[in-house]
Amino acid sequence: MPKVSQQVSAGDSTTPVIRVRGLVFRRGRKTILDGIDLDIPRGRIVAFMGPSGAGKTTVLQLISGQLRPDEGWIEVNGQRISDMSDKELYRFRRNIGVLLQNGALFTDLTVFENIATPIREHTDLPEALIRRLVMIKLKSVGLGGTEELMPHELSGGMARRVALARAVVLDPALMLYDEPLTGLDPIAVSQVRTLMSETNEALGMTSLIVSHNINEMRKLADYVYIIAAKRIAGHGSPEDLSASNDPGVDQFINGKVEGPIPFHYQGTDTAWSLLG
Ligand SMILES: Nc1ncnc2c1ncn2[C@@H]1O[C@H](COP(=O)(O)OP(=O)(O)OP(=O)(O)O)[C@@H](O)[C@H]1O
Repeated sequence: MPKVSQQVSAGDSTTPVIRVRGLVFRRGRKTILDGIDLDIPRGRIVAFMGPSGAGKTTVLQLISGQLRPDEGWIEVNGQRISDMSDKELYRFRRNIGVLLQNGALFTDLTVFENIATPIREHTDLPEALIRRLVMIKLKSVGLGGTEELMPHELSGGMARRVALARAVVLDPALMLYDEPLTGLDPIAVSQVRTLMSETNEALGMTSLIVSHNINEMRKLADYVYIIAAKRIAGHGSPEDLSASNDPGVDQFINGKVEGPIPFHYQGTDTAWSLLG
């Protein structure tokens, strides 16, 4: 595997909050991930990039315990999530915030009720406290005063910010984003990206982001893993990856059609051998 930087390895400075070793995941007879190792230190913003269908979302689903590995193991905060019972997993997931591409707000609930839903689901807090928590989070995403609006009354960028407030309302230790900037206009992209960064810092979270947006990840991510052909094709800081001579990394970072990373997923094995 071409490791791009020895200097800013995601495992250097602190004990990793997420450790993954030898992760293999199959769907039926198709191998989706074939030997993934990760070390992600607490507090970082780490992006997973790579071609469509390469398995980026699958990695997030495995780390959050929605899927179970066929081989290898995953540790989050020293806990082996691959060995947890369903009950333990449910408790574990309370500490994970998730923001998906479409934000997926409940269309028949107000902004307030959308953000309050995870609190009601996971706690027995009194109504007055729920109200306070929701208003604090709504304000933190710059949308104080919108609590009685319905989702259809929000712009795309506002809806994404409400979804972010909902995702972090229980102060998760780990935040997972799947294409959080897709479909937004440039101003909303910038607002949501800034909020993601500020929230990570303010709540002391670790954030994992699946994204195709290389320019935004250069601004946001501390570290990038490129997943291609079922494995990690390269990793490093955005700067190191941009300067890399590795053909697979160069192809992806600079959006070249020709190169060792296959355009068609099915051709992966041959292409991977070219990546070394
Ligand atoms: N529920 C599912 N059932 C069967 N196959 C699936 C399912 N979800 C994903 N896959 C397959 O697993 C592989 C990896 O999918 P995944 O969504 O992780 O890729 P990705 O890198 O996130 O892609 P994209 O960038 O297009 O979102 C793909 O070949 C996909 O077709």
